Amino acid sequence: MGIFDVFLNWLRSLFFKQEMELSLIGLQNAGKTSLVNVVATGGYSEDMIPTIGFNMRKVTKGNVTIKLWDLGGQPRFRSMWERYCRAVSAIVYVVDAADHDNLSISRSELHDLLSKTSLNGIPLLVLGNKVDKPEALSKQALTDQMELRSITDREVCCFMISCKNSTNIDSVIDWLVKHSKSKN
Ligand SMILES: Nc1nc2c(ncn2[C@@H]2O[C@H](COP(=O)(O)OP(=O)(O)OP(=O)(O)O)[C@@H](O)[C@H]2O)c(=O)[nH]1
Ligand SMILES: [Mg+2]
Repeated sequence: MGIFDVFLNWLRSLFFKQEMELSLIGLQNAGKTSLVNVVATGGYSEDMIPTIGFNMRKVTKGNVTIKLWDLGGQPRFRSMWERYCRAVSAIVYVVDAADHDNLSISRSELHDLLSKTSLNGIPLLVLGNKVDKPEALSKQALTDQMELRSITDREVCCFMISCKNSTNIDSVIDWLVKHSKSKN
């Protein structure tokens, strides 16, 4: 390989290979592990085992390698959320948009997490999952109930998705790929 080719490869790697790291947060049963599966393989299952502690998965989309920290949402795991969010390019917060009873807990856990100074400025993607269910909230209602407009110290985006029907998963991947660039 000539020197020019080496230079060209180096240049390519600078522009085309992107890496990002992100954390998936949200209450138990929100659909975080289901989302990882849908993004990674397109597979969906009703039969899910709750995540104990955390799982790490690497997914490649085009030129972007995404390192995903899929955290357990049960109360006993929530104290470690902050630790796994410190070094990430974005926080993805998954909400079960059809679970009206747990919405206020989900809101307070989100706002508690964002109050940590170590997480200042990290972009936030809120996903209202399970829109295939008839009782799921609209985007407007979810935005209101999660008080997303009160978050002004960072970029915030919200999509309504269904892991079950693969609704809006493309928009999620697009958003993630766009935000991988900010890290390099
Ligand atoms: N109807 C419907 N059910 C879903 C959807 N996404 C996930 N589920 C179901 O919700 C349940 C919980 O999904 P998980 O992905 O395990 O939830 P989790 O957020 O990883 O839960 P923890 O690991 O305990 O924090 C499973 O029975 C899934 O099949 C969806 O889009 N629609
Ligand atoms: Mg899980």
